[in-house]
Amino acid sequence: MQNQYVIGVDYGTDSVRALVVNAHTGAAVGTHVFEYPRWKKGLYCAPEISQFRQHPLDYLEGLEESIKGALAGVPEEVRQNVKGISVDTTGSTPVAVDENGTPLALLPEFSENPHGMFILWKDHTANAEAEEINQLAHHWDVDYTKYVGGIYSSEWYWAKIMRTIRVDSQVRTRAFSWVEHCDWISAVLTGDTNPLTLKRSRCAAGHKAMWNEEFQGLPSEEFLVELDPQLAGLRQRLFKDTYTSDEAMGTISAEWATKLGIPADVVIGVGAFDAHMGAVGAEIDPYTFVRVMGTSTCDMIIAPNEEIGHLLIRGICGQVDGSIIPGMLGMEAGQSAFGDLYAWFQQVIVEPVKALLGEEAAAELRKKLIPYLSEQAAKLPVTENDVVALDWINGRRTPDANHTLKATISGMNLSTDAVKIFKALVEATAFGSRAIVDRFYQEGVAIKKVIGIGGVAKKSPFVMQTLADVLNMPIKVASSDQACALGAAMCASVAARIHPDMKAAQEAMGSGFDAEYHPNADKVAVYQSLYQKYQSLGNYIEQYA
Ligand SMILES: Nc1ncnc2c1ncn2[C@@H]1O[C@H](COP(=O)(O)OP(=O)(O)O)[C@@H](O)[C@H]1O
Ligand SMILES: O=C(CO)[C@@H](O)[C@@H](O)COP(=O)(O)O
Repeated sequence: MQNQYVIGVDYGTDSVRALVVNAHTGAAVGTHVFEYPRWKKGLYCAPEISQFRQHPLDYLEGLEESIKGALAGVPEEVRQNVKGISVDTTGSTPVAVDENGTPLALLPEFSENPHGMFILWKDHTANAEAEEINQLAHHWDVDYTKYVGGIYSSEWYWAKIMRTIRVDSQVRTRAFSWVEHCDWISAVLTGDTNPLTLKRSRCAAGHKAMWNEEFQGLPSEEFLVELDPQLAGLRQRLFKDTYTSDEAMGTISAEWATKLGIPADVVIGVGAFDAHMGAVGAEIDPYTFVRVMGTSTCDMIIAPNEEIGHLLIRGICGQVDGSIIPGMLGMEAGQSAFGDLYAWFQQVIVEPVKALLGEEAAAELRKKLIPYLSEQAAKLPVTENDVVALDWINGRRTPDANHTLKATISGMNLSTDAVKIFKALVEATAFGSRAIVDRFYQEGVAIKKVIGIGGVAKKSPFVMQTLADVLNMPIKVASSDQACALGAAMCASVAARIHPDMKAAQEAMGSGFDAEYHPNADKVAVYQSLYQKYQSLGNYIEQYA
């Protein structure tokens, strides 16, 4: 049987892509990307208060268009042999739903209300609520933050729920339950979005909702009511069990099978976060550090439970049994802004050009600017007196989440130009990465290999070389342009029982690596000294912020 196909659907921050893959060879036979139209217009967002919302219609239109587009050019034989679909999404990206599991923004009365929409991972409006969760958890009988690095983040589920029900009484009254994007969209494909029965992702629940077997599920009702009395009763309308992404959520609904033109028995896998399925796609194995490098970074490691499970790793985004590969401890860390820091600097330069010279000139500049700055920055020597910056333009995700922190650029004089600033920003993102690697080492998790995937890993040799120099470690880049979607396809192949487990799927479908960056011995020592400056600057800013 060499003619079975699976589809991986990967919802990123700006767009969703679908990838049709031969489940036996990993060969991609069709792909299509769909950009979220409402998001692209900036609707429902308020960056000045860190509010980032996405309308469920962007996701539904994206589901149909991306899969249809990916299947558009494939032979009928492929279409008829699609066996499974799995979906990954960003997260924590939850939404308030009614009794049927319908996001409130799909009901007429909430259609323009950002609080009835998905609250995107990078929305930091719930900083105060995250702090309240931390304060209470650290003084409760059981510290519910212990498996999420000891610090709850405003990027996560409970903080977002608390904030929303506080600021919007209509949403609070109408919200029956709350569902993560990866759970909802997978359930949509099965035609059954009942929030009481849909299979919730272990990955989302464990890393972002403080779910753990030790707690018999989510934090207790008493804890939640103490946090906010308005949370009373919600726990029992959420979930107790969670599922790993090798399992099936169900079978495709007749409506979606017809809409997509695929068989009625296609298996829909349990969903998970993009980075986690990306790590599967990048052929993660124990103690390999897989970095999904795009707008943000998500850093993934797996290790046998019996070797690492007894540790409580401080300051990361959690350690969850089976969140990446079933049976292994999955660990997550990351940076809230990586490519987004470069995108910010690009915007600083392009905006006045747009205002003065018009959109055409701005578009041309936007296309050329980062590649130009990278090319020029790569030619600069690295010295101990270089400009040093902090990468916290969107707060700090890890180590030790703190989304109130801000970025800084230091050490400029009249000779400092755009190229030197850009170099410092790239180095800042690499230093932020180094802080994460150091933390894993300090906490007893040794990293044996580094693999990069995602847009920046594929597009920027300059960033990757700088990272190798700063980490003083070689870094391989996965060949697939779509490692997250490929990982989702691998998960679909296991959920559809084509492969017995993730390892077998990785072996059959993995696409290998196409680049490797080795540290430049002459830069490693200077970077060590600049990294110390980065740390001192960070300590200073953190103290006086
Ligand atoms: N040539 C480049 N060098 C460095 N960064 C780049 C380059 N081109 C794009 N980027 C960055 O890549 C990021 C987007 O990454 P990508 O993986 O495509 O998206 P996402 O994170 O939404 O999945 C943006 O933040 C952008 O600044
Ligand atoms: O935080 C997570 C996963 O835990 C990601 O979904 C989030 O960083 C989004 O990443 P992308 O922007 O899609 O690269």
